[in-house]
Amino acid sequence: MNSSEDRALYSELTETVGALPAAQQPQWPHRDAVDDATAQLRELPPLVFAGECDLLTTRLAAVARGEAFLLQGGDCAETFAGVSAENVRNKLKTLLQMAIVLTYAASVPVVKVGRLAGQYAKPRSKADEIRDGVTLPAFRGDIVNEFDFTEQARQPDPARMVRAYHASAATLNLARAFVGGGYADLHEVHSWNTDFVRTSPAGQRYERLAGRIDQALAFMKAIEIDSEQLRTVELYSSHEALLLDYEMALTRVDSRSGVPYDVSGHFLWIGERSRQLDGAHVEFASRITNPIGVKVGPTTTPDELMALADKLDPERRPGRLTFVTRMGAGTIRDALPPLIQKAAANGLVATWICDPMHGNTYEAPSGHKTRRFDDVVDEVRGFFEVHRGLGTHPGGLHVELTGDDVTECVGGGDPIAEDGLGSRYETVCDPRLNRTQSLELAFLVAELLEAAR
Ligand SMILES: O=C[C@H](O)[C@H](O)COP(=O)(O)O
Ligand SMILES: C=C(OP(=O)(O)O)C(=O)O
Repeated sequence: MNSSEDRALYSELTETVGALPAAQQPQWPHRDAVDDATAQLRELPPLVFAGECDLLTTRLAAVARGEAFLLQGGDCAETFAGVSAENVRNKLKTLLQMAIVLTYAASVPVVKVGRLAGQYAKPRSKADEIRDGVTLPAFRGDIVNEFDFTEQARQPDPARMVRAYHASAATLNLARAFVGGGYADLHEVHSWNTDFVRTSPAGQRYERLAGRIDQALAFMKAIEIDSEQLRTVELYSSHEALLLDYEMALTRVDSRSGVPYDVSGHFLWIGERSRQLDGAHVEFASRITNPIGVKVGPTTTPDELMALADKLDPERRPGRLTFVTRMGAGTIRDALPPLIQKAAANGLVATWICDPMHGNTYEAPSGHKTRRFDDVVDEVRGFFEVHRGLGTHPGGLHVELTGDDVTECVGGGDPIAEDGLGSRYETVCDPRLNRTQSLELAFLVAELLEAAR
């Protein structure tokens, strides 16, 4: 039974947030089924603890001050079928490899946040999908409907929200077990570099770096420093707070402080398509205490940015607000400076991180949605150039990636050609970097960070 505070909070949220226009919500067929699913969710335990969210806020404050770097990555859309040990391990491996490259090569602490354990809802450009003259509702993520192109599969089903909760719980449990049980131990640095990655140019470069870490660890052992901190890492979960029925049902009053947290994940972000100032998503995010991200696309005006900051972080709490810029490689050098300048002129210390994926999507002649690795790299370079020019801190990277050997983005050191995209194109929404491409990107960012120091 949830507490009277939680019941009062839920009523308040449904009355206030629920009364506002909410972009990108499914057309649920029956309200009763939604009420049934949300009633179940409201009885289920939190997936994360408020104290962990607060710790992440302090880590993000360090990022904003230029004392740490944020690495946020994972699937575009997690799937229920993808909740397996292999999948979670491979994604974790990718994040750990990238983080160690950034930490070692650029000597900067890395805050690790997975697009993991909750990334099940997707905003879409079009409400419907048409194939061979047949029109069906678009796939909006496993939390809403199924990917298969049949009428039954594409019907939104509120009971999937409860499945998404359990899938998130299983994923987070396993990720916590890996991290706490020794998988993330720095002494395992070679064992993360296995399978197809090891023989790639990035994998070989990584192997050399891992060799240097071995030497450093051997030296530390020789002088009898063997810190427990080397045996684990802090890993946080994040997803887009898109499906409000789900997020509101998982918002609870923290018994210690009496304030509300969305306990579906540590870090929640508002997407480019749902960040309307007078909309339900911004209102919802303004009422929770978690650290919050907002996607910022090329059409964002400086005034809009400040209005978002005033609404989402009126107290200017360090680490509370992260701007995730996603401008496009050709646009970032022009579109980002006025936003940073406006924030600086108003004394706003925010965390700025770069999503080099969502502004660079195009359709290949084969019909696959893809991204050029070179565009991804160029947007990241532009992000660093802009911050260097303005004397601000390029705080982090937000990427769609997988631990698997997929062929979804073109280019990279082991190049994938447009006509090879079909061989292992496995995403159910947007194209992700594979592990080799992710590692390559990490080396590039490490060089940029080093140069920026
Ligand atoms: O991941 C982001 C969005 O869901 C995605 O870019 C929208 O894709 P669409 O244009 O195919 O709907
Ligand atoms: C939908 C996403 O991005 P954006 O809102 O920036 O388009 C996403 O990150 O999954």
